[in-house]
Amino acid sequence: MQAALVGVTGYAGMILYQLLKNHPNVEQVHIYDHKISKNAPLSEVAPIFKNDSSVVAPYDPTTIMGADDVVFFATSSGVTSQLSAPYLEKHFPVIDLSGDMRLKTEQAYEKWYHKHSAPTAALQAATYGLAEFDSVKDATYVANPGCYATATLLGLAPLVQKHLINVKSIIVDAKSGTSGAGKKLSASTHFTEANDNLQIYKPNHHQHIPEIVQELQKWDSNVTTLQFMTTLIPVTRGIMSTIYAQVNPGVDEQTLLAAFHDTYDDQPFINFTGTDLPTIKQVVGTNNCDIGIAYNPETRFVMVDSVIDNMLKGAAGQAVQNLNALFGFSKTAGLNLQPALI
Ligand SMILES: NC(=O)C1=CN([C@@H]2O[C@H](COP(=O)(O)OP(=O)(O)OC[C@H]3O[C@@H](n4cnc5c(N)ncnc54)[C@H](OP(=O)(O)O)[C@@H]3O)[C@@H](O)[C@H]2O)C=CC1
Ligand SMILES: CC(=O)N[C@@H](CCC(=O)OP(=O)(O)O)C(=O)O
Repeated sequence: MQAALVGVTGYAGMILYQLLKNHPNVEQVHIYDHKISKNAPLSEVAPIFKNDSSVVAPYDPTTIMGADDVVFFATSSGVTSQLSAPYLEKHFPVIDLSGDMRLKTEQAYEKWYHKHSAPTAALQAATYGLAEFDSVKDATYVANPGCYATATLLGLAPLVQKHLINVKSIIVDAKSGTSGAGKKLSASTHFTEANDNLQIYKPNHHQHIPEIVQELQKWDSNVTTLQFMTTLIPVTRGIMSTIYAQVNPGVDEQTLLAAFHDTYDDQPFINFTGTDLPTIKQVVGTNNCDIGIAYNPETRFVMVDSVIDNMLKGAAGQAVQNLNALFGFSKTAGLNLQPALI
C-alpha cells in the first residue's frame, strides 16, 4: 500500500515515518508538508533524515487522495479540525494522531482545547481508536487516542468493564516525559525548568479528561467525571499513569488479578505483570503498555501502574495498530520493537 504522512517535522511524525518505512505492508511513504510550495528533499525539510533520499511534496488533499491509500496526520491540534472535510466527504481513510476529532461535540472540543472545532457532524463521523477495544475495521476517519488517555484507559479497562470498582472514587496521577509536549520549546519544557524538577500542569483542565470520560462511559454509564492530574517529569520519553480506585464489596486481590489476566492475556502489546510494578524504562522503545497492580485490603483501594512510551503506544505505534486493523494486516505488523534496556 501507499501511505501519506503529514507532520514529519514533528516528534510523533518522525517516529511514525520510521515505523511506516519498516512496515511490511507499506510499499511507499509519501510525505507532504504545509510549508513548501514545490517538491523538496526530505533531508532539507527534516534534517534528522539527512541520509534519506525521499522527496517531500506540498500538502494537497487531491494529490493525496489520488496517489495514496491512507493519510496519517501527525499535526498540532487545531490543524485537522480545518483539514478533515475533503477526506470525510470522499470517505478516504485517515489516521489522525491529534486530539481534533476525538471528542464528539464542538462545545466539548472548544471548551477543552480552546481552539475552533470541526463541525459536530464531522466529529460524529470519526471513530475513536483505542486499539485494544475499539474496532476501526469499518471506519474511515480514525481519531488516534491521546497519550495519557491511552495509559489511563488501558489501566482502568478491566476494572470498569467488569464493574469491580466504585467509579466515583477514581483518582489518576499521571506523569509524562517532555517529548509529550512536542518539539516547540516552552517555559516549562526548557531544560533548566524540566531538569531536576517535577511540575504539575493543567490541574483539573487537561484536555484528555473528557476523552477518558467519553471512553469510560462506553463501558459504564455511571462514569460522569474524573479526578485527573498531570506532572511533567525529567525524562525524554514515557508516561506512567498511577490510578487509584476503591474496590466494590466482595472484590479481593485474586478477583483483580484474574480480571486483568482475562482482559489482557491474549493482547500482544499489553503485559500484565501482576503485583510486579512496571517502570517507564521497560516500555520505552516499544509499543507495549505494561500494567501492574497493588491492592490494599485495609483501605480497599487498588493502585494500578500503567506505563507506555508516549511516542509509540501513545502516538505513532498505536497509529500503526489502527492501520493494521483498518486494512486487515497482522496485528503486530511493523511493531516488532525492542526496549532500549538502559
Ligand atoms: N508527542 C506525543 O507524545 C503525542 C502527541 N500527540 C499529538 O500528535 C500531534 C503531533 O504531536 P507532536 O509530534 O508531539 O507535535 P510537534 O509540535 O512536535 O509537531 C507538530 C507537527 O505538525 C505540523 N504542523 C503544524 N501546523 C501545521 C499545519 N497548519 N498544517 C500541516 N502541518 C502542521 C508541524 O510542522 P512544522 O513545525 O514544520 O510547521 C509538525 O510537523 C499533536 O496533535 C499531538 O497532540 C498525541 C499523542 C502523544
Ligand atoms: C508533556 C505534555 O505536555 N504532554 C501533552 C500531551 C498531550 C497531547 O499530545 O495532546 P493531544 O493529543 O490531546 O493534542 C499535554 O499534556 O498536553
